[in-house]
Amino acid sequence: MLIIEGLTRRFGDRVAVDDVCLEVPRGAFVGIIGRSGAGKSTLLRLVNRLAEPSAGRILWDGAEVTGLRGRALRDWRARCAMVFQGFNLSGRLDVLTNVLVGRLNKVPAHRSLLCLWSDADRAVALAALERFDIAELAAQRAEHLSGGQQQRVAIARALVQEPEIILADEPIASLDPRNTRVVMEALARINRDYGITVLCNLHSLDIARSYCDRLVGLSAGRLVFDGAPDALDADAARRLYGLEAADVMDAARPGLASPAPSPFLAHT
Ligand SMILES: Nc1ncnc2c1ncn2[C@@H]1O[C@H](COP(=O)(O)OP(=O)(O)OP(=O)(O)O)[C@@H](O)[C@H]1O
Repeated sequence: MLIIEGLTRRFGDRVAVDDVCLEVPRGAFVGIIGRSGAGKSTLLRLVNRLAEPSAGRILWDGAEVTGLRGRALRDWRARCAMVFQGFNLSGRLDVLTNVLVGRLNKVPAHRSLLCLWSDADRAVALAALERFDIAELAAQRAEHLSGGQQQRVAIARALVQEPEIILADEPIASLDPRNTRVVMEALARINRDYGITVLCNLHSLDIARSYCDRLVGLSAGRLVFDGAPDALDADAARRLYGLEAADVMDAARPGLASPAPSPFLAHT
């Protein structure tokens, strides 16, 4: 269980995340939604400890992760994988090596520095690529892949980390509709098949409603919605999106009467 208590992050006078409280049980697939600048990325970065809170606490399974240092912080980051909008792959390295980077915390430093990956590690990385139908790309340089393929490599890298939670920060922001579905399906499969908790920042309300079993809405850093996708009515959308609410709800309207089946819910 992830517990966030009174989490606040200020940048000078600006409050990016404002007294957010949240409880996320293991195995949930939570969409974080809200306008640009609402604080979604900062919230995920605080959980991973890429950003330090100005106030508040984060607990995972009862243990406080705010305040972890050194080895303990590295261990937490290994258990808490991030997937980024820009993929964060090493373009000049081949796909398999990029995935193996996710195993860094599992092997002694001297072996990883010398790229002495064991056959077992290679098998794990290849299996992860197979899982997302991109094993045939293993020997290609990452920079030669399409955006959708690169994001699947990044998700495979996160998976071989064997994390307990995946924080995906706008993972589909630069993808076309087909690749958007492929990448969201990949996250849904990780969630469903391994019970890994997923927190996913999303701009698209339609996508959030289709794939997430719970939505958390931020506005100016404050939590203004927390509930099932179906509970996000016009009033809640106005609190979240202000004047843009009509556009957002129009886009989502076909899904309002009968939401697209959640791949997570469909398999539980
Ligand atoms: N390092 C920083 N220094 C100063 N201000 C920051 C920093 N990071 C974020 N902010 C500010 O904090 C607020 C929240 O930013 P954040 O990136 O978390 O929002 P977001 O909801 O993820 O936006 P987007 O959807 O556009 O990515 C914004 O006003 C942003 O300008």
